[in-house]
Amino acid sequence: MRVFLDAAACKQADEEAMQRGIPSPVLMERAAYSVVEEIRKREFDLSCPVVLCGTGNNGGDGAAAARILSEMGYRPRVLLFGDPEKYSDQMKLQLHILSSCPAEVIRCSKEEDLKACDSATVLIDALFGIGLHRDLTGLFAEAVRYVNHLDCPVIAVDIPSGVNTDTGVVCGAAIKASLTVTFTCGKPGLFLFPGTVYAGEVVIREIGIRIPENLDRRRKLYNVEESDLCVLPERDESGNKGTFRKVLCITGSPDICGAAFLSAKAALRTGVGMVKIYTSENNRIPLNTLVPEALLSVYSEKQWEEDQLLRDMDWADIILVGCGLGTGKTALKILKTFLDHNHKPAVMDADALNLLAEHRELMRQPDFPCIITPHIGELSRLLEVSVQDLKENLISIVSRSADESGVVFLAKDARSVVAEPNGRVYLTTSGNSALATAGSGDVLAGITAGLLARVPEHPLAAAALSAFIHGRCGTLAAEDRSEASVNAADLLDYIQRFS
Ligand SMILES: NC(=O)C1=CN([C@@H]2O[C@H](COP(=O)(O)OP(=O)(O)OC[C@H]3O[C@@H](n4cnc5c(N)ncnc54)[C@H](O)[C@@H]3O)[C@@H](O)[C@H]2O)[C@@H](O)CC1
Ligand SMILES: Nc1ncnc2c1ncn2[C@@H]1O[C@H](COP(=O)(O)OP(=O)(O)O)[C@@H](O)[C@H]1O
Ligand SMILES: [K+]
Repeated sequence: MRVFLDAAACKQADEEAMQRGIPSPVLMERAAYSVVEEIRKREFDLSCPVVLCGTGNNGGDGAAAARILSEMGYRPRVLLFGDPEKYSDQMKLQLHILSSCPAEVIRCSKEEDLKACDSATVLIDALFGIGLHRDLTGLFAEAVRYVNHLDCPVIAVDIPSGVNTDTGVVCGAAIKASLTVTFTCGKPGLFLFPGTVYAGEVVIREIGIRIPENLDRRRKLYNVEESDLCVLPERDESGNKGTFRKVLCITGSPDICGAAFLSAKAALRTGVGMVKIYTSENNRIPLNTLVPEALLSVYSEKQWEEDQLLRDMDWADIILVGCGLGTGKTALKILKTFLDHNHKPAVMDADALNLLAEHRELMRQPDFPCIITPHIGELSRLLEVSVQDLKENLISIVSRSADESGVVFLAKDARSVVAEPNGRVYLTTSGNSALATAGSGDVLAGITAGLLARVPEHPLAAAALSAFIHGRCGTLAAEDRSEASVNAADLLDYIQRFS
């Protein structure tokens, strides 16, 4: 499991390292050295390295990197930005040391000075790091735009200047780096869109700073790696289909069949022993053909009976509700019955969430372990928060909503966020645009239900691992086809790699 820290947590980690007795210049030396090492590893043309330095400690890292380069025999050019009165103590110290080295130092105060970048063969961006706290304006913004038009590798120190460390939002303008060398651990802004596009390749370098133990839990994000799948219990060799649990999929509607197919098949591929699909009678024939492994329980719109659904719910160990359910009268009756009577671990997706958003009187803290899997549009309706607000503040909004609602959120986007009430928050970085295709969310819902069947007492693990697996399926499918041509049903063939 990797962890990402937000800006406040990084600051806390830096301070704790200094309290442990590692002086700031030592940390800075290691940071700067690791940047130079990563640059040299890639064999960039170092005949004219240009370093852009801001006023804070990120600028200090840049100045130290320039000094290390000059000690190695290169001839760096250092461009200083901002008011010298505002230099941090470490920046002042680094500039003082640099003054005795053969490096060209230019103070930039006007647009014309930016021409000094023209001959750069490599550019090091040390304008702002995690201390950025407002939009870039004036010469800073000009410099960023200028640099983004140059044709040389750009290496960002810690984070591309202008990218918000916590949200990935571009603050006015941001450096487009080919490589970001970041310290201690990843920062959410390096992986969230659009920041991730500006960061290029991200390399995390250890510089002697530890991750604090007593961090506010919202400041630390977890990131699933393949090795984390080991938390799933081994399959019992002597088990029968009952051992591997029964999932009831309350999915599909008179007009929608595919969502019921995709989610049921995904649950089966994830290792569920038995799947029953509760759906409209219109879907009987196609589902019998598409998923012959699944049991079917069909209802008629005209003569809907609550008892049948209650019996099916009683049969199940885990319930998935919502994929293609529709939002009509029967769907509403079905959802009400589910909410009034369910005590089993459950996954609520798509139309179950759309119905909840329309009928807010149904919203209450569930008394069963519950995962909800909204995409940004569904989340916007559910929380009554604008899509833009969600895009820019997904982590904080989702973790707060999980606390307030008592359910595990799997908020789906190009980067998905998983949060449990008063607990951990995960940021998913697996996956690609191959997943941006109709029905892909139904596959995810089926995987989530399938994993919940394996760890019913750990809905957070089921949600975080399913987002990871779904993302990996997207990546693997795109390798065999292309990101553009992957269809949701193709994803089903890759689940087996993780089951
Ligand atoms: N011991 C430490 O503290 C370490 C710090 N390190 C480096 O230090 C960085 C953090 O340093 P700082 O906290 O000094 O922060 P930064 O260097 O990121 O920037 C802070 C400075 O920029 C100004 N500023 C912020 N936004 C601005 C804007 N939009 N326009 C103009 N000025 C703006 C602030 O007023 C402040 O002077 C890290 O990202 C990392 O690169 C590393 O050397 C590792 C060790
Ligand atoms: N660009 C992307 N990169 C990575 N994952 C993506 C991207 N676009 C969509 N996804 C993922 O694909 C899934 C789409 O789900 P959803 O919108 O519910 O689809 P549908 O409703 O059509 O089934 C989500 O899990 C989402 O995180
Ligand atoms: K930077």
